[in-house]
Amino acid sequence: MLSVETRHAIHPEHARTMGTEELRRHFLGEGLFAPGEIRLIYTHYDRFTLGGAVPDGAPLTLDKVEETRTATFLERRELGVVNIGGPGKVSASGESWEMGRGDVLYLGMGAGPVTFEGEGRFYLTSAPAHRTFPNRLIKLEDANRVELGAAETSNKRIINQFIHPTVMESCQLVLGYTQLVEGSVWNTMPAHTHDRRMEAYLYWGMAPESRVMHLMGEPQETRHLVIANEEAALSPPWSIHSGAGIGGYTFIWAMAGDNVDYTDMDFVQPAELK
Ligand SMILES: O=C[C@H](O)[C@@H](O)CC(=O)C(=O)O
Ligand SMILES: [Zn+2]
Repeated sequence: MLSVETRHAIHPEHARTMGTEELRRHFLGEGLFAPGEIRLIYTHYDRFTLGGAVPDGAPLTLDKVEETRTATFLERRELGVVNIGGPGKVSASGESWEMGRGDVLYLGMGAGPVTFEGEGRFYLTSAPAHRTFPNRLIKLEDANRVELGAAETSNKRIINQFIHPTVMESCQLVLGYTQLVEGSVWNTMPAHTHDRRMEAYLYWGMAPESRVMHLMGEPQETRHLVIANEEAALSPPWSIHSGAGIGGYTFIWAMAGDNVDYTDMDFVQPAELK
C-alpha cells in the first residue's frame, strides 16, 4: 500500500505566525513507518520526497507515484535509502542488495520499480535528477567520517557522509547520518542555514520515551518541534535545523538543491539566535 502526502513550501513570514499544531502539520513528518506500507511526503522544497517502507513479511514495491506523473517514480529521480531496521533486501534494475541496519543504498535515475523485503525499515529520500549515476550500496566503513564538537559543549558527534562528493557522485542528493557520542546532546550547534539547499532530518535510534527538542525557524525567529523516534523535521532553505535530545539519538540528514557542497553553510552563532 502506498500513500503520499503533499507539503507545500511555506514562506518564513507565514511560519512566524504559526502555533504548535500548524508548525507540526507543515514541518514534522509523523507515522512514516507503518508495517506493510510505503508512506511518502512529496514536498515542494526542491521536490524533495521522503518517506518510509516497512515490508513486514511481504515485499513492497515502489513504482508509480501519481504526484510525479511519470511511468515510474525514479524515471527522472534519484533515490537514497537508509535501513534503520533489521536485515532486509532491496531490488531494482535486476539487481538486489542485502541491507543491514545503517547501510545506505543509492539508486540512480531510471532504476525502475524498487522492491523492499525482509525486516528492514527503509527510510527513503528522493530528488529530481538530470543524469544517471551508478546504483551503489554504501556501508558505514565506506562513508567519510568527520568528528565534530566536544564534550564540554555537549555536542561531540560523528558525521558519517555517504551520498557525498568525497564518496560518490549524485545529482542533487547529499545524505548521511550523525551519531551523538554518549553524554552529548546537541546536534548542529552552532546552527546554520543554507538557502541553496533544503534539508530533512530523520531522528532514529531513540528510546520510545525520549524526545529531541528540534529547533527550526529563521535564526532570529526560532520555533521548536518536539520530536519522537523515527519522526522527521522538514527544514526549508530559510530555517535553522538543530536539536538537543533527552537521550541518545542518531539522525539522517538529506539535502537537495543548487549545490552538493556540504560545507556551504551560513553559520549562526548562539548569541545571534532569538
Ligand atoms: O547541512 C548539514 C546538515 O545540517 C547536517 O549534516 C549537520 C549535522 O549533521 C551536524 O552538525 O550534526
Ligand atoms: Zn544543514
